[in-house]
Amino acid sequence: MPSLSEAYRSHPVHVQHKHPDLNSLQELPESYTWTHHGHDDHTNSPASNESVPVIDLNDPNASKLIHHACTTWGAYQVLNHGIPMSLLQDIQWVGETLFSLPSHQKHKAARSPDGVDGYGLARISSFFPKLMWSEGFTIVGSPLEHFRQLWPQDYDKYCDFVMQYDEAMKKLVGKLMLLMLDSLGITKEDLKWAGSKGQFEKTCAALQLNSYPTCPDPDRAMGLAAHTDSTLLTILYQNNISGLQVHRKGVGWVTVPPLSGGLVINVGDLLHILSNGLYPSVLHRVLVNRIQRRLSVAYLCGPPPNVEICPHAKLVGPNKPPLYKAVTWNEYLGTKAKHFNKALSTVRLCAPS
Ligand SMILES: C=C1C[C@]23C[C@@]1(O)CC[C@H]2[C@@]12CCC[C@@](C)(C(=O)O1)[C@H]2[C@@H]3C(=O)O
Ligand SMILES: O=C(O)CCC(=O)C(=O)O
Ligand SMILES: [Fe+2]
Repeated sequence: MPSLSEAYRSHPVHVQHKHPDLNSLQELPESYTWTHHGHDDHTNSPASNESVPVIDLNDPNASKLIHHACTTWGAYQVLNHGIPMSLLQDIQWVGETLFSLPSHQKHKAARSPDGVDGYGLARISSFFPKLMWSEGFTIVGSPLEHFRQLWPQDYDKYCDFVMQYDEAMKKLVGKLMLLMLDSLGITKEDLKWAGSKGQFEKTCAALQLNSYPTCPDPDRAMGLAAHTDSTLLTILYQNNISGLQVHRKGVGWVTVPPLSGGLVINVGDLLHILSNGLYPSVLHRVLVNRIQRRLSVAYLCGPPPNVEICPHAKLVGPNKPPLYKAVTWNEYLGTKAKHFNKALSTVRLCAPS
C-alpha cells in the first residue's frame, strides 16, 4: 500500500523506542505518571445510564439506528456482523503471542520513525509529556518481513491469520460503508470510489494490534491517550476486558463494555469531513487495570490512495456551506502527524459558529 507507507516520510514521528518492559515493572515510573485523571467518567451526570448503542446489522432499521448513533455518539457496537467468532479468537491469539515475546525479540520488528508498520509505542506518544501504558504493532499490507523476524520458524501461520482477518474485515467495511452512507442519504452511485461492484473493495486499511499490560497503579496511568482516528471508520475488536472509553459532549467519558462477539465502530476524521461535520469523529481513550492484560485489534479503514475526501455534494447547499477542504488520507495522516488533535481544524474552511 504505497500511499500509507509514504505518509510519515515527510513527517517522521519520533517516539522513544527503547522503553522498559511494562510486564516486569512493580511500580509506576514517574515517566508514566499522568496527572490524576480521576476516572472522570460520566457516573455523576444525569445521563449516566446512557451507553454507546448496540446495533444488530440484520435489523431492518439498522440505517436509522446508525444515523442516531453517529450523530449522538460517533460510535456504536455491532452484532450479527458476519465475522466468525473463531476468526476473532485467532487474531486475538496472534496479538497475545506477539506481545508475550521477550522484549528484545519484539524490538527486532520495531517501527522506524518515518515508517508506518511494526512494533512500538503509540505514535501519538510524541504529543504527550508522559508515556502510555501500552504497546502496539501496526500492519499495512503484508506483515511477512516483520513476522519472519518475530517467528523465524512458523511466521506463515501468523501471516495466514492476519490475511484472513483482513479479508473478512474488508467485506464488513463494504457493508458498513453502504449502511453509513445510506444513513446520510448517499448511495454507492454517488461516490466514484465505491468501486465497480459498489462494495468499497479499493479502500485502504491499517491493522493495529494493541496490548495494555496489567498496571501496578492504574488510576495514575493512561493506556492510550484521548484521540480521534484519522479514518473513515475503525472496526475495533476488544477482548473481554474493559478499558475503552468514548467522550460524549455534555456527558463525559463513557466506558464501552466489551460484548461477546461484538465489534465497536468508530467514526473517524475522514467521515467527519465527508459528512460535512454531521457525523463527528469520536474522541476516545483507553484506561488500564491491575488484574488482566487487555488486548484490542483495530482495523483502521480509509479511502483508496489518491482519492480526495471532501464534504459530499448532497450534504452541502446554500445554507450549508462545505466546512472542510478536500484531502487524501495520505495528506491527512501527514497533517495529523504534525498537528495531532488539531488536524481537523487545520483543514476547516470556516470557523465553527
Ligand atoms: C493508518 C493509520 C491510522 C493511525 C496511524 C496509522 O498510520 C497506523 C496506526 C493508526 C493509529 C492506531 C492507534 C491510534 C492512532 C491515533 C495512532 O497513533 O496510530 C491511529 C492513527 C490514526 O488514526 O491517526
Ligand atoms: O484499545 C482500544 O480499545 C482502542 C484502540 C484505539 O483507539 C486505536 O487503535 O486507534
Ligand atoms: Fe483509536
